[in-house]
Order: sequence, then C-alpha cells, then structure tokens
Amino acid sequence: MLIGKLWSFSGPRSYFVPFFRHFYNSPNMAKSKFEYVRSFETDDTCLRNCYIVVRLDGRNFHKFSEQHGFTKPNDNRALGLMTRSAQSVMEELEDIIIAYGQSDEFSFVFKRTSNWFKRRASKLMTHVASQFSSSYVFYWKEYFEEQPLLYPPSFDGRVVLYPTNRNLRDYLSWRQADCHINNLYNTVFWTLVQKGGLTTAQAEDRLKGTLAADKNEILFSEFDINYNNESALHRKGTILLWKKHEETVIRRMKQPNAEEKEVPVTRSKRRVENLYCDIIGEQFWEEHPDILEEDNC
Ligand SMILES: Nc1nc2c(ncn2[C@@H]2O[C@H](COP(=O)(O)OP(=O)(O)OP(=O)(O)O)[C@@H](O)[C@H]2O)c(=O)[nH]1
Ligand SMILES: [Mg+2]
Ligand SMILES: [Mg+2]
Repeated sequence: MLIGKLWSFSGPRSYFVPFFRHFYNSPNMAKSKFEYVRSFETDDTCLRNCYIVVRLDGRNFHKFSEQHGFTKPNDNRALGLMTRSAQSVMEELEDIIIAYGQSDEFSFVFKRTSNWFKRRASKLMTHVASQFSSSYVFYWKEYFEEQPLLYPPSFDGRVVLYPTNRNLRDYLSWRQADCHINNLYNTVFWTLVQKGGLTTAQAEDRLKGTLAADKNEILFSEFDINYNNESALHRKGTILLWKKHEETVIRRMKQPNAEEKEVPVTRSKRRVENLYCDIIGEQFWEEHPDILEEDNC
C-alpha cells in the first residue's frame, strides 16, 4: 500500500535510484561498487603437483590434559577421541589419502593431484580444523563418559607442501620419530615417578643427558619393562588409511513382466582403517603402494 503510494507519488525511478546508487556504479553493472574489496584477498593456491599436508595441534593441551584428568603418560580415551575426530575429517572431506596422529596432533595428507577447493590453503586448513574440533566436542562423551568437557578446546592448523614422495615420507617419518622420542622419555619418566617413587624433579634429573639406550636400560633392568612390548599405539602413533572392501546388500528388484524378487548387489566401498605400525622403513610403503602417486605427474 505504502509502496504503491510512493510509486505513484514520485515514480519508480526517482524513488529507487538513489537507494540503488549505493550498490551500483551504473544501472548496467551487475556488481556493487563495494566489489573492489575482493581484490584485497591474497591468492593462497597451493602449488600444483605437491602433496598438501595440514597439521593440527591442540592449543595448550598441557593445561587441557591436566584439567580433564588425562592419565600419564598416555590416555587412551584422549588418543581414541583424537583418532575418531580424524576419521570424521577423512570421511567428510575429499582427497585425504593418509593421516597420522600422536599426542595432541594430527597430520592429514591430501593427494598431490587434489583440486579440492581449488587447492586454496586457507579453505583446506580451516575445513580440516573446524571439522576436527567440532568432532572432538561431538564425540567427547563417547570416550570420556562421566568426565565433563570443561571448556571448548581448539586446534591450530598449518599447511605445508611437499613436492616429492621422499619429502612426504620424510615428513611422516619426522612425526613418527617425534612420537617415539617423546613416548620413550615419558614412559621412563612416569615409570620412575609412579613405580620408582621419585619426585618429578628427581626423575627429570635422572634422565638428564641420557640416550635412548640408557632409557631402555632403566626400564628393563629396574622395572622389568621391555619398551618394545609397550603398546604400539603409544610407540608408533596412529595411521589412518582408506581400505577397500566389498559390501553385498539384498535389493528388491522388479524386471519388466516379472515378479519382484530379491537380488544380491555387491558394491566396492571404502572405510577408514587404523594402523599402529612403523612408517619410517620400506615395508609399510611396499605393502601400501596406492598411497603415493608417481613423482613425475
Ligand atoms: N597426560 C597426558 N597428557 C597428554 C596426552 N597427550 C597430550 N598430552 C599433553 O599435551 C601436550 C601436547 O604438547 P604440545 O602440543 O607441545 O603443547 P601444548 O601444551 O598443547 O601447547 P601448544 O601446542 O603450543 O598450544 C603434552 O605436553 C601433554 O602435556 C596424554 O595422552 N596424556
Ligand atoms: Mg599442542
Ligand atoms: Mg603437540
């Protein structure tokens, strides 16, 4: 009614044009005059042919783990929840070929030929980080049961490009070696405290300057622990891979001029598989030749 009155009073052009002038430079242009601000955006397209690695790491998890009563040195609920969240990332986002996690971190490797989100680093990283963080909260209760989540956790993310298979393998080896070094230290440290009755300061002192062999020896000779028999999950971290499998379902089908009948239909599906094994040596890569693509792509 009011619009009708205004329309007839001043005519459509005189009424609307000053208003639209805020948005259009000329009546023929489809873009607003504000559109130029887009040119301030920087191009963050990841270089072609490179593997794109997104690594997430929990923010201030030293405090988070204390406040949520994580068991020391390893909390299987926390590790399980990290892996569940990483699985959700793999299932929801495209083109991740392998993921590797330990402690409060997870690395996701996108295939080198991926064109997901036009290879824009910020899109890839933020999707991984937000899918992971929301899954961590979503699945918290499944792993921590009675332990309430006291505040929202967050994860930082970074993108690193690796141009060759060797570089990518070395990256993953670096993370797994880090897992080994930290876990060996933490295992001896907490064994000295929990079983040996040392204070944390005394345990720290005892381990100052020790090499891996010394730490293995302390565990073996003083606590009858063979480090190699400790949980592979803790020693090696978690590898997530796609595994193909056949799935047969019974479908009711109707052929023309025939009775409806039940027919088995087999489909090739893929699901995420968890492994806790060495990825530094050759064996893993020989057993999983589909992960890496040719270097000369
Ligand atoms: N008790 C226990 N603590 C864990 C476990 N996993 C991770 N953490 C804690 O999480 C920390 C992760 O280390 P960092 O990522 O280097 O440090 P951060 O405190 O998260 O700090 P920023 O990453 O720099 O924000 C470890 O030092 C532990 O304190 C676990 O299974 N049990
Ligand atoms: Mg952290
Ligand atoms: Mg960390």
